[in-house]
Amino acid sequence: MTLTTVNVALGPRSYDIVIGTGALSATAERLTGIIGKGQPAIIADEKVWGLHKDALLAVTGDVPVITVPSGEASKSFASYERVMEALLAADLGRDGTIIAFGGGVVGDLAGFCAATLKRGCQFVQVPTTLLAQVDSSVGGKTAINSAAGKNLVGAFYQPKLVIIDTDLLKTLPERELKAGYAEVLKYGLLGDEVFFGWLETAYKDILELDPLAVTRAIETSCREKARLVAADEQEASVRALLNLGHTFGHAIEAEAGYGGDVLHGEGVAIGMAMAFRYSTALGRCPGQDTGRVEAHLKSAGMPASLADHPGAKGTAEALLSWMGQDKKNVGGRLKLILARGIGDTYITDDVDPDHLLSFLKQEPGIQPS
Ligand SMILES: O=C(O)C(=O)C[C@@H](O)[C@H](O)[C@H](O)COP(=O)(O)O
Repeated sequence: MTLTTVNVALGPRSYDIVIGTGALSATAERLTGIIGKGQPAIIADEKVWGLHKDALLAVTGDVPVITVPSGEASKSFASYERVMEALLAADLGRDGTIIAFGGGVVGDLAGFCAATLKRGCQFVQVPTTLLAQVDSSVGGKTAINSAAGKNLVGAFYQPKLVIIDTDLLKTLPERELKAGYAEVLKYGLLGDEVFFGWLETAYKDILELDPLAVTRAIETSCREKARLVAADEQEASVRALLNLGHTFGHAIEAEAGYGGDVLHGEGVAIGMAMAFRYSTALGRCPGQDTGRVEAHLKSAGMPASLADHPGAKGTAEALLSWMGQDKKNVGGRLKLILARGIGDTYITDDVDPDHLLSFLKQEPGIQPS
C-alpha cells in the first residue's frame, strides 16, 4: 500500500507526517538522516516496547531506551525527572534525537523532555495508538500534568517527523481504539459534517482496522489538524477548536484522578457530548444535532455522559473548579468550544459560570453537591 504524506507548514519548523501500513520501515532513511551524528534515545511505553521493539530497533539499531509505565500517571513530575536524568546519563546533546514510541502519554512526556533537554534537542514522534496517530503526535503540544490540572506544565515544541505506521494498531486493546476514535470524531464535529456522515457508516470498519477506512480516518484527521496548527501554532485563535470537548473532558479526567479509570479519549467523548448539550441548552444548536452526536457515540460503544462511564464522577462544583484551571481561559474568563451544529463550532468566552453550573447539575451521572 502506498504511503500518504501530510505536511505541517510552519516555515522553518515544518515537518511531514508519513501515514500508512509499513511506514516505520519505509521511513528508515529519513529517520537515520534526522538522527545524523547525534546521540538518539527512545522513550517508550513499556507495553508497546514489549510488543513492537523489534520494528523500531530494526530501523534505529541499538540505542538507549527508557521505558515508562502505560497510563496518564507517567505524565508526572516524578516521571519527567527520572526520564530527564536517564537522557542526560545517555549523553544526549542538542544534536541528540528523542524518539517517542507509544501513545499520547509518551508523546507528550517525550516532547516536553525534548523541549527542555539542554533547552531543546531533536524530536521524532512514532505514535502507536489511534489517539496519538490522529491527534497528539501532531502539532507540538507537549506537557506533563500538575496537581492543579491536566497538561499545565508544557511547551509548544514541534517534532521533526511523525511516522504513523498503522500496523502498530493491530495490538491495541479495543477500549484504547475507541478512546482514539473519539478524537477522529472530533474532526467531523468541529468542522466537517461530510466526514461525520461518513463516520456514521464507516465507524465499524475503522474499529475493525480495515486498512482503507483507518488510513482515510487518520489522513483526514491529520490534514485538518495540520491546517489548524499551520494557521495558529500557539493556540491564539482557531487552533482552540481542536479543544472541542476537552474543557469538560479534562475536568472529568482530573476528577477521576490521573491514572484513574477514565481514558483521555473517553473524557473527550463525554466532553464533546456535553459541549453539544450545553450549546443546545443555550439555544445555539438544534437538539437534533446533539441527539445525532449522542446516538453515534452510543452506537460506537462510547460514553456520552458521566452516567455511561463507571469511572467518571464528580459534583458540578468540582468539575467547574477544574474547568477554571483551563489554559484557554484569559483574564479569569472561561473559554469553551461550542456548536451551532455538527461541523460548525466556535470559540467563546461569553460563558456565564452560574448558568454553566446549573447545566452541570442536570447532567446525567453528576454527583449531588
Ligand atoms: O493540538 C491541540 O491544540 C489540541 O487541543 C488537541 C487536543 O486533542 C489534545 O488533547 C491536546 O493535548 C490538549 O491540549 P490542552 O491544551 O487542552 O492541554
